[in-house]
Amino acid sequence: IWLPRVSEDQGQPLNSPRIISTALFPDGDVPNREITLMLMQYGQFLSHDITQSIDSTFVNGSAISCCTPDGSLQLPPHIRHFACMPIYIPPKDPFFSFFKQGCMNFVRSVMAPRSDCTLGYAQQMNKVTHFVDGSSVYGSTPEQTAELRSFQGGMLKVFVDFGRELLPLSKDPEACITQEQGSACFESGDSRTNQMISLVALHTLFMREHNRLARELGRINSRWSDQKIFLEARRILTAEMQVVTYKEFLPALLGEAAMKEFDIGLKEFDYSYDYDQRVEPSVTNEFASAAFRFGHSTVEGLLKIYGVDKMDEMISLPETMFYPGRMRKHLFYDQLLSTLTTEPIQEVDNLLSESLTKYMFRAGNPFGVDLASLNIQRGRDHGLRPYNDYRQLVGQARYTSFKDFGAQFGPKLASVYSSVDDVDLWVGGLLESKHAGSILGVTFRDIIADQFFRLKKGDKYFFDHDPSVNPSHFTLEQLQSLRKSSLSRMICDNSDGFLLARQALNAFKLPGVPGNEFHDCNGNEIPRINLMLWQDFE
Ligand code: HEM
Ligand SMILES: [Ca+2]
Repeated sequence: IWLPRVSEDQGQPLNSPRIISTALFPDGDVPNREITLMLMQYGQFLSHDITQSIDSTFVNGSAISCCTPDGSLQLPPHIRHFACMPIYIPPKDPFFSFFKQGCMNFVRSVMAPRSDCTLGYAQQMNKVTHFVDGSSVYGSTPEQTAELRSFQGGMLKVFVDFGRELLPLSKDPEACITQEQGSACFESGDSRTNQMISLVALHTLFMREHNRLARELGRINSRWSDQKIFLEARRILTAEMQVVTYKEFLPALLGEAAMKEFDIGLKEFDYSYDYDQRVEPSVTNEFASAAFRFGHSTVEGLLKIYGVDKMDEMISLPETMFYPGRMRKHLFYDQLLSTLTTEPIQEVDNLLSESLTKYMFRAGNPFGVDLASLNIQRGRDHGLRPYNDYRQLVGQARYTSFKDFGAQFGPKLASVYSSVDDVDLWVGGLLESKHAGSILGVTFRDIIADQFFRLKKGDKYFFDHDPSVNPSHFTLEQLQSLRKSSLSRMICDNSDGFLLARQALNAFKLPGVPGNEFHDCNGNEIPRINLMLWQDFE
C-alpha cells in the first residue's frame, strides 16, 4: 500500500540512495554539441508548470526533520514522524563524512485521496495543474492569480527597478536566503521560482511577455476591460508556451522519430481535431519522479556570464540558489538569456554537477544536499517499479544480468544492488545510451513522449483543438499566426535590449548549427504573431 520497495533478492531493504549516488553519479563535463543550456532551463520551467509533489509537514505547517539536529544520526523510528524516510549516509562517504553527516533529511510526499473514495495503494498528490497552461506564470488557483494581477490594463504586477521590470518582490521573509537591502527575492505563479537564478530569468521573460501582449491588446482594443485583456493575453501566452513546447522543445529533446511515433507534432494547418476524452491527462508518477528528472544531469554547474567582448563572471550555481539578487544588476538579465541560448547543455548521462550532489541549497554552509539521493529516494517513496519493468513496458528486453549494463556501469551497479531487478528507474534510465535522434535513452524518451501525448490529446483547451470541443478555441487565422511563436521571438521582444540585438531561430539549438544562424531581432526572419488578428470591431 505505502511501504517502500524491497530487494527482489531476499526481501531485504534496498541499499541507501547516497551509496548508489556516490558509486554512479560523479561530476564531469561533457557538453552536447548541438543543444543549448536553454533546453535545461526551459525544461525545469515547464516541469514546474505540470508537476509538484508536496512534502508532508506537521499539522501546523512546520517542516519535519528526520535527523538529529547536527545531522549525524537518524532519529529513531519511535520518536520521528510517520512520513520520515531519512537517507543513510555511510561513515566513509567521500564528501559528507568530512562534516560528520550520517543522515540526509527526507520527508515522504503527501498522498492524494482516491477519486472514488475507496481504500487502496497510495498515489501522490500534484500541487500544480498538470496541463501546460501557464500555471507557473499565473498560479494554479484563482487566489494565486488574483494575487499576481495588477488589475490595470490586464497586466501582471511588476517590480520596477530603475526602469527595468522584474518580477514582484516576495512578501515571504523565508522565500530566499536573505532579504537584505539591495538583494531581491521574487514572486511568480510557482513556489520554486527562486531555486536558481536562470529559472528566475525565465519567469521574468514570461511575465514580461504577458504584459507586452496586454499592452498591445489594450492599444488595439481601447474599449476592452482589464479582465478581458488579462484573459486574452493569458490565452495567447498559454498558446505560445504550447507552441514552444511542442514545436521547439520536444523535438530537440525527443528527436523527430519520437514526435512521429507518438503523434505529438503540431499540425501546420487547420485545427488538430485530436482531442480524445478517453485520454487520461494527469501526470504519471514515472514521469514526475524519474523520467523528467533527466534534466538534473543536464545542469551546468558554472554559469559563464559574458560582457561585451570578454567573460565578466563565472558563477558557481549554488551561489545563486535562493539568492537571485544579481537580477537587479543592470546587464545581468540580458547576459543570462544570452548564456542560456549560446552555451551548450550537459549531456544526459551519469555525470551530475557537484552543485547538485554536494552543494545544493547550501546557503552559505560548507555542504548542501544530494539531489541524486533525493531522486532515488523519491522514486521509492512514490512506489515506482524497478527500471527493468519499464524497459519491458517500452518494448526492450529485460536485463537479466548486471553485465547487460555494459562494462562501464555493470560492475558499479553490482556493487550497490543485490539484484538486477532492483535498479531504480531514475538510475537505469540515465545510464542508457541515446536513442534514435533523442538526447535520452529509450525508456525516458518513451515515458516523456507518452506524457506529452496525454497533455495534448487529453486537454480540451489545448490551443489547436477545434470549436466543437474547445470552448476557448482560436480562429483559423489566429491559429496560423500563433503557430509562428518561438522562444527566440519572445526573448527578442522582452530583453532589456542591452545585449540581445540578435537571436538564432531556434533557442534550443546552438547558434551556428546548420540552419540556426543569428538573425537581427528587428528584422522579419524571426516571425512575430500578428496581434491585429485580435482586433475587436464590436
Ligand atoms: C539547478 C537546477 C535544478 C535544481 C536545483 C533542481 C532541484 C530539484 C529539487 C530539490 C527537486 C525535489 C527533489 C525531491 O525531494 O524529490 C526537484 C524535482 C524535480 N525536478 Fe529539478 N532541479 C533543477 C533542474 C531541473 C531540470 C533542468 C529539470 C527538467 C528538465 C527538472 C525536473 C524536475 C522534476 C520533474 C522534478 C519533480 C517535481 C515534482 O513532481 O515534485 N529539474 N528538482
Ligand atoms: Ca500547469
